[in-house]
Amino acid sequence: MAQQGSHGPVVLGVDSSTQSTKVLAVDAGTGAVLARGQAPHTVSAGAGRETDPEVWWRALLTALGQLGEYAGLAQAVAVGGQQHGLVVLDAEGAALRPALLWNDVRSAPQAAALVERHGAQWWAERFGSVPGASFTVAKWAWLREHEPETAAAAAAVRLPHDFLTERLSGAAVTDRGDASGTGWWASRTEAYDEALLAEAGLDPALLPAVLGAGEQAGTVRDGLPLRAGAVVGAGTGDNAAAALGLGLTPGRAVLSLGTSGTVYAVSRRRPADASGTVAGFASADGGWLPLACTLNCTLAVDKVAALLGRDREDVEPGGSVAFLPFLDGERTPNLPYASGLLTGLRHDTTAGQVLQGAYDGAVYALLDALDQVLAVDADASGSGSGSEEPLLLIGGGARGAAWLQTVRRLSGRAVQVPEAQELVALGAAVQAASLLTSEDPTAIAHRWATARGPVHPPLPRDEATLTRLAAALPLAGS
Ligand SMILES: Nc1ncnc2c1ncn2[C@@H]1O[C@H](COP(=O)(O)OP(=O)(O)O)[C@@H](O)[C@H]1O
Ligand SMILES: O=C(CO)[C@@H](O)[C@H](O)COP(=O)(O)O
Repeated sequence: MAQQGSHGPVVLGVDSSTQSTKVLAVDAGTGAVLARGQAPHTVSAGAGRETDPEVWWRALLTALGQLGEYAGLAQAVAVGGQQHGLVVLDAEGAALRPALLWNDVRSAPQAAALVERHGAQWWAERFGSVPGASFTVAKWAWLREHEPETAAAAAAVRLPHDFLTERLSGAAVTDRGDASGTGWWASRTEAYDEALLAEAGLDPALLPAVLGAGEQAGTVRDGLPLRAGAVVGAGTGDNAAAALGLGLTPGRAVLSLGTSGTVYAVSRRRPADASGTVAGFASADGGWLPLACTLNCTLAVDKVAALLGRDREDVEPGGSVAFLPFLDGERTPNLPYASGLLTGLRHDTTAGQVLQGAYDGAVYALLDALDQVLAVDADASGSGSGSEEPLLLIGGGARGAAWLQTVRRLSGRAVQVPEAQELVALGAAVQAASLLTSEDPTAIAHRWATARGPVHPPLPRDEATLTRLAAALPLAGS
């Protein structure tokens, strides 16, 4: 719905994440959001997590349809999308099967085999990350093993955001940010690793070209509800897009609460964590994005609230439970076969305390990884880890009081909640604006004041809860 007139050129930012597509029409001069659209996705339940890429495309068209005149006015557009995943297409660009998503843990055995073959250190030094079940390389191995006919028929292999960028522009391209989540783009050389691809049985000709920061994918093709010829950016992964949208600088960490929980910062130094906790992604502005990700965040807590018959804000303090809500298996820590674990129940435990326990367990591993994420750049600069900077809290969960209080209580840090709600879409809009004006994306984000929002002061860290969770963790994978 349109909100006000524009003063600068209009740009569009798209966030095609796990649960929905969101689109913002933004005034490139001021950063004012002129209109927004949103349409839901469907994700399969049961053993795997899949979405038909046509669902993303239809959701994008629906969301664009909600922008009124701004869809046709926009001079540039870029797409931020859920990371990893595997999209296999035929020669006409139609999906051969539903996309395998980042939170589908069926590819855990293939990931383990890849790590076993080369060793975690080899992966970290060469690719910046030790691949888990989320990484595209593991999903491709799963597909070859379980559906060899589909793998053999693939004429193109894409990531979710590439699929949409190609539908908009006709260009078979990706960007280094999202490419770094495949497991076949070597962060050491900033190129596809031909030897690894040969080993994986994947023809490099099936992959999109990797664009550098500031490169344009192409222009909007004819026949879409957008201005034909408008600039299309390279796009990027959703976390890299949010970093761009916040104008993130080293030493500042972000905690994102969505389907996934993520904690990340930008770094001038290339990450290479052989423990596998920190993924060594590339950022969308030419730097790096050390990041830790969990599979169980807002959806897991909402599920627990539903099971308890409580509103998601109906939490109560106290009690003695430790709850690890690993309903989908878990990625951080790497326990793909785990399920939820609840310990410490007593006669006087209340439902509100159990729900609070689910929040605590969902945030625990992310906060545990925070120092490791910040240390990547601190090592490079020789400066401190930036722990004095308030933690930026974003994603759908950042709108919830219980999430905010949980993060404050378990981190012991000041927490800033940006007023802007759609940082991924805003980041994509920043990329689009930067292509139009040739201005540095960080400068645009700072001019738009995207991180502006209240800073909540630190609370004393709840060490008792952290200790209970640490004690419960070894039981979760057994
Ligand atoms: N007001 C709110 N309070 C707490 N949580 C919320 C609120 N609004 C939305 N959410 C949570 O946000 C989640 C969606 O977040 P989002 O970042 O859009 O997800 P994704 O990017 O993975 O699609 C939902 O699962 C829901 O639990
Ligand atoms: O896999 C990762 C990060 O490595 C996830 O963060 C996905 O990118 C999905 O993001 P959301 O849909 O939860 O925003």
